[in-house]
Amino acid sequence: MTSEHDTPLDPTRQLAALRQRIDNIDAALIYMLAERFRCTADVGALKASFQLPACDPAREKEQLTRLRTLANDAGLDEDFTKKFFTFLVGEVIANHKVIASKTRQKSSSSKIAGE
Ligand SMILES: O=C(O)C(=O)C[C@]1(C(=O)O)C=C[C@@H](O)C=C1
Repeated sequence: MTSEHDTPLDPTRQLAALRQRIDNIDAALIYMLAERFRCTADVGALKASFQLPACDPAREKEQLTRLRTLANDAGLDEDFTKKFFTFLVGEVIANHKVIASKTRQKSSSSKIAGE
């Protein structure tokens, strides 16, 4: 028995179907990244209020070790994973530094105001 599902799609429809899958994956990535940045913004605020350093190289080393294993298990290129993670964490650290400097400004202006 044949059905429309057995008929190979023409290239235009195949490409459209693949692009639909890509769009779904991109949407998931964007939502996951947004959630990760909301979480790291909280970490940045916590670090700033306790004057902790923006960067934690020991933690990053642990994350990279874990991510290398995950990448291999998932069939994702190890070097790409490292590059992507390093880029992501670079953004997070830059954001942490902005939060820290705003927090310092606030605390010095409230000291001047005698609060
Ligand atoms: O876990 C932390 O301390 C963070 O600030 C988060 C994070 C990350 O994005 O995963 C970012 C910077 C640090 O160097 C390590 C990890």
